[in-house]
Amino acid sequence: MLTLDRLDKVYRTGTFGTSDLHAVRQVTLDVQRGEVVSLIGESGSGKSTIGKMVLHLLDSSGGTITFDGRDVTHLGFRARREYYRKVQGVFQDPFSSFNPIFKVDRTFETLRRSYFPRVSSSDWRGRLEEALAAVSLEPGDILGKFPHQLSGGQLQRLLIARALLLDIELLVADEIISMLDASTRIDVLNLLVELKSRGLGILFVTHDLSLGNYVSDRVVILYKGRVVERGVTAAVFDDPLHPYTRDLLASVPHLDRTWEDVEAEEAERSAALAGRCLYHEALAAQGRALGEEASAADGDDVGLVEHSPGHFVGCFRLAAGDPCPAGA
Ligand SMILES: Nc1ncnc2c1ncn2[C@@H]1O[C@H](COP(=O)(O)OP(=O)(O)OP(=O)(O)O)[C@@H](O)[C@H]1O
Repeated sequence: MLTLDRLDKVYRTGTFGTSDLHAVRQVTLDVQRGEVVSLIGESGSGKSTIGKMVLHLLDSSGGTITFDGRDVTHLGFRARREYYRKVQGVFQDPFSSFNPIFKVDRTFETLRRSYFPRVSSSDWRGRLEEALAAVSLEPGDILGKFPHQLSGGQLQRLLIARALLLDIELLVADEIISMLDASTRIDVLNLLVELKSRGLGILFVTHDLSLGNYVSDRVVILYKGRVVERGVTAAVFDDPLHPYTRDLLASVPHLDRTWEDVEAEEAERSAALAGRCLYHEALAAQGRALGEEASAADGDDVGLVEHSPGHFVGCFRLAAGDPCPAGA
């Protein structure tokens, strides 16, 4: 459904826009119907930039975005409007998505005027109630209220309901859980799982590995704008190949283990891998040398190699922008 092929983003920075910041490098990934794909990485790894390019809130600097088989990398005003019928985003801070001086109903009215001007009031009311029910909200509890009279979780659900009214196929959910309290978090996560089971594709942007593990079918690990590992969630979480993925996983607190236990386990794992490069081993196993890694022609990510079926890994040094001595 959604395919990003070697997507790039360079920001112009500096006082006079004289420097370049290469925020996203050659990112290739796809999201299918009824699937949650998590984009995971630390702050500044380029996750939101990717989400914004998919939502056309930012122009890409290179590569292509394909949706339902159509190249949507560059869209004019009309085409963009149509695109938004199918693709919508929900962001971290639900409060900033509402104008505090208007009741939340206005969000839905604006949507109706823009996209459904011919739908009668009673029909619209029916559709609205259906969308609210889909996100487990009671119209009576929500409509007629100002944003400050509702909780963050309720506002986040409202934004998802708004997206559902458009009958979307893809939702970009950018850190939508991070500002919610623990009990609301799980409700919103379960809502995403429910929407997925109805066929919605979700690109779930998060820095939180446990959230990614909970909701996603596949994960994409980003480091400094590059994909360093991707695959089916269980494969990546049970057998992380890239040192960065391993560091990320080791940094998650475990209820049943102390930090010392985790550290000892990781030290053992690192010792077993010392002097080895899984990336180059996987390349060699395929009879390929550095420089012959996955290419677009293989349908794989540039710079990644398939270590086991569906589980891709990149070179750590390459991701950091350094030459890899193992390949020299
Ligand atoms: N408008 C912008 N102009 C210049 N640089 C930007 C802009 N937006 C983001 N960046 C830079 O691009 C890089 C990637 O930022 P991005 O927000 O995509 O990362 P992120 O992984 O989503 O981080 P976070 O989780 O903190 O939101 C960062 O170095 C950031 O400083």
